[in-house]
Amino acid sequence: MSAILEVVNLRKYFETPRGLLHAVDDVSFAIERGKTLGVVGESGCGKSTLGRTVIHLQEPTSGTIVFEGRDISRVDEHQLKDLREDMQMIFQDPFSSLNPRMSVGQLIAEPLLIYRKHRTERELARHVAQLMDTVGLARRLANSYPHELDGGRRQRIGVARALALEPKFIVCDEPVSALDVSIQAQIINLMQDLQEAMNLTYMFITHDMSVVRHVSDDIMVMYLGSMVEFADSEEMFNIRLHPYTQALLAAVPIPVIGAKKERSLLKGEITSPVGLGDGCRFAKRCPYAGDQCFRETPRLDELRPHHFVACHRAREINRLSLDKRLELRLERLNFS
Ligand SMILES: Nc1ncnc2c1ncn2[C@@H]1O[C@H](COP(=O)(O)OP(=O)(O)OP(=O)(O)O)[C@@H](O)[C@H]1O
Repeated sequence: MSAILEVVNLRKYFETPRGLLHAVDDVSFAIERGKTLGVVGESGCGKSTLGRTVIHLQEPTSGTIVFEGRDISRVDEHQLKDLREDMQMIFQDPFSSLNPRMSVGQLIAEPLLIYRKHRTERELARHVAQLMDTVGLARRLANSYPHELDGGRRQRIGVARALALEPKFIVCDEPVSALDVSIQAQIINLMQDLQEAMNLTYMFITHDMSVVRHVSDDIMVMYLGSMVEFADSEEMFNIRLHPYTQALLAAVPIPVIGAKKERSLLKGEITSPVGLGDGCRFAKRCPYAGDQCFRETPRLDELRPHHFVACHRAREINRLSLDKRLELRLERLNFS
C-alpha cells in the first residue's frame, strides 16, 4: 500500500519574546490512504501545530510534505485553494469555530459557495440537505443556530463542513474532547463510518489514550515538538519502548472511550520548547536518565519491526522490564 501523505524532517518554529520556540522539531512520518494516524502527547507538545502545518493552515519553517505524490512543502495562494479541497480540519470546539450568526444550513453551504460548487441555489440546497443526512443532522435543523444545539450536533456541523468539498485527508484536532462522554462515541462512530464509506485518511490528534487506541491504525507519541515513539496501535498498547509512553499509557487501564484516568506516573512539568539544547528532551523527568541522555539528542531507531523509539536507554530498560515480567510470572507459579 502506498502512503497518501509523507512528511520528512518537518519543523515549525515560532519567534517568541523568550526566543525561538520549537513547536514541531524534525518530525517524519507517513500515513497510508484510508488509515488513521493517532497523535498523542501532553498539552503543548506540538500536536495541533503539526496538524495545522501539514495542511498549510500554517507555513512550515522547513521540511518536506508530499501529498498523493506531489511535493506540497511550499504552496502559493492558488495551490493552497486547490489543496483545501483535498485537506480539511475538524476542530476541537465546534462552538468557537462556527460563526454564531449563521444558521446550520448557511454554515454547511459556506464552503460550497466559496468553492462555487453549484450553478443554482436549488442544487446548493440539495447538496446541503445531503450533507446533513450524511452526518446525521435532521433537515429541520437547517434554520437553527449553533447555540440552539447540543455539543454533539454542533460537532456534526463541523464534520459536514469538513466533508463538503469531498476531501481525502482530514486533520481531526481533539474532535471529541469538548463533548460529553455519552456523545463522544457517537461522533467517533460517525467519523469511522464516514472514513470507511469515503476512504478518508485521518490524522487524529488527542490527549485521550482510550480514544486513540479505539481509532488509530498507527500511533505517534510526541514530546516537546519531537516524535519519541511510533508504532501500530496494537503493538504500541502491547509494548511501550519509551519511558514517556510507558508513563503516559500507564494511566489508561480501561479501553473505554472517555473513561476517566486518574493515575499518572508522570512527574514534573513539561518544560518549554524554547532554547532547547542537546540531549533528550524528556531527560529531566525520566527515571532512567543517565549522563548521555543529558548530552546527546537520541535518534529514532527501529527497535522492533515498524516500531521506532528515540531513547538512548530503550534497549536496556525494556530488557529490564521483560526480565521483571518474567520474574513476576515465575513468582506467581505454584507447583504444590
Ligand atoms: N502561533 C504561535 N505562536 C507562538 N507559539 C505558539 C503558537 N502556536 C503554538 N505555539 C506554541 O507551540 C507549542 C505547541 O503548541 P500546540 O498547540 O501545537 O500543542 P498541543 O500539543 O496541540 O497542545 P494542546 O493540546 O494544548 O493544544 C506550545 O508551546 C505553544 O505555546
